[in-house]
Amino acid sequence: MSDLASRISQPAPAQGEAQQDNDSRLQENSYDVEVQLSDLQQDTDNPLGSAHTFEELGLPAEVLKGLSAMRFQKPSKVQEKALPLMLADPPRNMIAQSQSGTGKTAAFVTTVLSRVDHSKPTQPQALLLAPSRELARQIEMVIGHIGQFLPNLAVAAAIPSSIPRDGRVDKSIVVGTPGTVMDLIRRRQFDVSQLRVLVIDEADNMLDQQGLGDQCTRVKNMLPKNIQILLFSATFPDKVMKYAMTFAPNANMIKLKVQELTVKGISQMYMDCPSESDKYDILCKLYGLMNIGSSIIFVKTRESATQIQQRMTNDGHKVSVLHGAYEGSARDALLEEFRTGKSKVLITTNVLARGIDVSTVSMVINYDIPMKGVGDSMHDTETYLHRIGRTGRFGRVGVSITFISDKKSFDALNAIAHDLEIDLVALKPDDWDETEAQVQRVIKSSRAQADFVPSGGAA
Ligand SMILES: Nc1ncnc2c1ncn2[C@@H]1O[C@H](COP(=O)(O)OP(=O)(O)OP(=O)(O)O)[C@@H](O)[C@H]1O
Repeated sequence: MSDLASRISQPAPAQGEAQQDNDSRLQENSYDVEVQLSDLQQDTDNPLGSAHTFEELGLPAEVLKGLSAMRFQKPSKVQEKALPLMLADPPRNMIAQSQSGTGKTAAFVTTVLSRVDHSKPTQPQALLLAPSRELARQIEMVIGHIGQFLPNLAVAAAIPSSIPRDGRVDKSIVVGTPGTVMDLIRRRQFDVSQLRVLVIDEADNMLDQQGLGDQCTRVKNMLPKNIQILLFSATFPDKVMKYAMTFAPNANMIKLKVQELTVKGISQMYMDCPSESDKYDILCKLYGLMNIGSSIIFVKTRESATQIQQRMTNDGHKVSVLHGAYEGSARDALLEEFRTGKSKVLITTNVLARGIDVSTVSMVINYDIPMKGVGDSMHDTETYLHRIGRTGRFGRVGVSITFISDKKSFDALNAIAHDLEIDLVALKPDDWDETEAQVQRVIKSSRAQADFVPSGGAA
């Protein structure tokens, strides 16, 4: 496994830890530097930084009040760049890429709230699509927060079982998943004739022809032709970007370079497990560290998520599990428990890989490395990036640990590291003291920072 090992060795300092030069890296002691959000936001090269204020962006007074109530002091880079383009008249399409946890949701929610005519609260005017019910619900929540001062704010969720078969979608803003939205339009429960904005979050996933692309295209074909289309994601692989450009013609674009894709605050580590069966024991050993903040463990299948949760519970650990086999309201309740800290360790599948914003998450474990394609033959760099992006939200720091246990998983992680042009830190399963120290060094600095970061938002 020398190739991967050659890309790594020393723990990379996370935001909030002292940046050290090569010589000082040899020193044993490390110390934490408190990095405040306001410092990060002064730096216009940082994804969280900007040269402007929300006031300068010409937003409605009620929306400004909502942003201020959330304690958003300054726009992030994607907000600063995208908002003026999205709010300009005549409306133009937008394709915007920005790292995980950098405020894309607030950017498109602010646009929607500014574009809708709130004197017609029962007439659907904006449609926002997301790949999972959890993400749709979260976006609905963010609309509620930022729009709290709008007198006629009206939002409906169009997710499975939210609208009865004889009911109507009669709210000005609709957030949903593509399958349910398509059914509602077809059954004439949802009048789309006056829609003026379509937002697609996680757009690369939503437009991918192997996945939800077909449904999203069908939905779009049923909407008014002159609708403004806004596509957002942290990742846009070339193939999907080509399709995105035909889906949202003549769009303004904000794109990232490969070197900009990863969030600096996330320390990416990997654990070379002796065998597949050793992964479980190593996971249990990590349990103490998982409880310092909150943690998400990603596995490949629903079945293994449930099995691992049951085994850990039998072994005396408190762990919850959430995946697509659960009924909708149970999923809502499980995620709410995780958001509020009632449960701190959550095992899940890719259903929560994208978009979910829980600021307390300090550790993400890839128990199974993300793969895609027929027979899981290809490494999945995009899903890796979205999964690890559940930590390190808006300037916080966090740790991701990817388990490898055989040649296939080793090769996959190596390919991901090459795609992203990153080095990963090796954790040793046989030197537990060192492993704990390495992880704690980061997580503790994350806790030290937490007081300095506004807690507003969905989490
Ligand atoms: N200008 C701001 N100032 C302070 N906090 C902000 C600002 N904008 C957004 N946030 C907070 O940052 C967190 C991450 O934002 P958000 O969920 O929109 O990220 P994202 O870019 O959509 O991430 P992902 O790619 O994972 O979907 C949220 O908790 C949000 O409330």
